[in-house]
Amino acid sequence: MRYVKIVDNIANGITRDGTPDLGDGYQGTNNLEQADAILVRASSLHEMEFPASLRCIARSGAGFNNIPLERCAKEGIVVFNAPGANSNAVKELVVGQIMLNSRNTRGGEQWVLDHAQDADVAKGAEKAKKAFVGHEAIGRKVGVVGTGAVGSKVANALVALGMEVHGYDPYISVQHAYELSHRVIRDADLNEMCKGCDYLTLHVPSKEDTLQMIGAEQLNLLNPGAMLINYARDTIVNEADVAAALESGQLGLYITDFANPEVMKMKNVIVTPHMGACTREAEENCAHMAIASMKDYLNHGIIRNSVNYSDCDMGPCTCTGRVAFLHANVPSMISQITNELASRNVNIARMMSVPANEHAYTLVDIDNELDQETVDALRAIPNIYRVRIVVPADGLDGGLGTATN
Ligand SMILES: NC(=O)c1ccc[n+]([C@@H]2O[C@H](COP(=O)([O-])OP(=O)(O)OC[C@H]3O[C@@H](n4cnc5c(N)ncnc54)[C@H](O)[C@@H]3O)[C@@H](O)[C@H]2O)c1
Ligand SMILES: O=C(O)[C@H](O)COP(=O)(O)O
Repeated sequence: MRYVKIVDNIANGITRDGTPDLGDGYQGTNNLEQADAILVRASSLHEMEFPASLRCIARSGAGFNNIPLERCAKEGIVVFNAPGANSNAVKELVVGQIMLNSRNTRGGEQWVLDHAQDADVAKGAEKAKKAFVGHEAIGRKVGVVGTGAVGSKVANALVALGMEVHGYDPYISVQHAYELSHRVIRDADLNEMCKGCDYLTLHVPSKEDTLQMIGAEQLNLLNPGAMLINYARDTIVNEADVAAALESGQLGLYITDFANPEVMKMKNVIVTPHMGACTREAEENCAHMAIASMKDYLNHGIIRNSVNYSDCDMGPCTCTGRVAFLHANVPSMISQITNELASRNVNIARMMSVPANEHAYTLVDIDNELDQETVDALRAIPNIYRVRIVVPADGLDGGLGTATN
């Protein structure tokens, strides 16, 4: 049996308590010390001490700024996310917000609520509607910052609605470049794109180079009264600059999914409670994808959708054994591993080694069974974070397979 510590309500939409079905051979646990994996949604794991038993963390969602990726990598813990699994949910909400708030439907609804008891509300409404004249989005310029899973869908939808859509994403993947409509104008410079935008919508991850990437400089390039939409993360904008731009009228409206005390003090702000991915479909997609990546890794040593190691997929093992090495990306690691195996007459049938910046993952299929002495010798190689005996399946035998290094 493998144990999974489920940290959040992962999928409220599909089960009553938010606990997804983990399938045969897996069981939820409250005891972190025995967990092979953690399944998490938005809770921060930055302060959590991870037990030696922990082999992976699966984030049921796109963003991963709640997980200490580098610390995990060095502790031999692979972190997965669920790329794209909630992107349609965010797209639908963002497009809806842009359209409805170009028409100030909120102000109109509030007027009706305020006059709900008036007998002549119908007549009054005909007069009042003059105060709620909006504008159409068609033909207006929108800048999309980050054209990955969410941003590309938002951009394509806004193109279909007749807007002039620009995208800024210097690191766009080949897949998302293919998915992006040819009618999206790709700008190489963020500030160039911001010039003359009536709308700016943010879809980048929170990381070092995106922290506060939208501030006074960018906001001042937008058309006066523009709308800023943030369904990415609050860290991406300079909130003091956003507040000032709202005060001056340079920004007409800030729509954000991230409530915090600073945002709540702003004028002309609409705040939703981090609900971009809150649809039954998105929760289910994310849970399935996160659980599938977690099980592929625990069962077969396959890495797919990791955010701290690179993909490594040799399919299920068809040899006598499979050993996974999580190690630093420094010279002579592979030769030390292969020499150690060769010196003990272990034949390597297949192997694959993939770097991920300062770390690397090496998967080796072998034709012999390993003895404890060999495993100990492999674990003693400097700069190895963890050696996993994937086949025979680790965590199941409690012997050679135990994950401690
Ligand atoms: N509000 C919500 O509920 C919700 C839901 C999903 C995602 N998100 C947030 O949105 C982010 C994006 O989600 P996604 O699924 O589209 O992720 P993604 O990885 O598919 O897309 C992110 C894109 O940003 C680009 N990018 C990275 N650094 C950049 C930079 N400095 N400048 C410009 N572009 C840059 C990448 O190349 C990539 O194409 C997530 O990381 C998460 O923080 C929020
Ligand atoms: O990064 C994400 O996927 C979104 O912000 C959604 O987060 P959630 O799973 O906590 O709703």
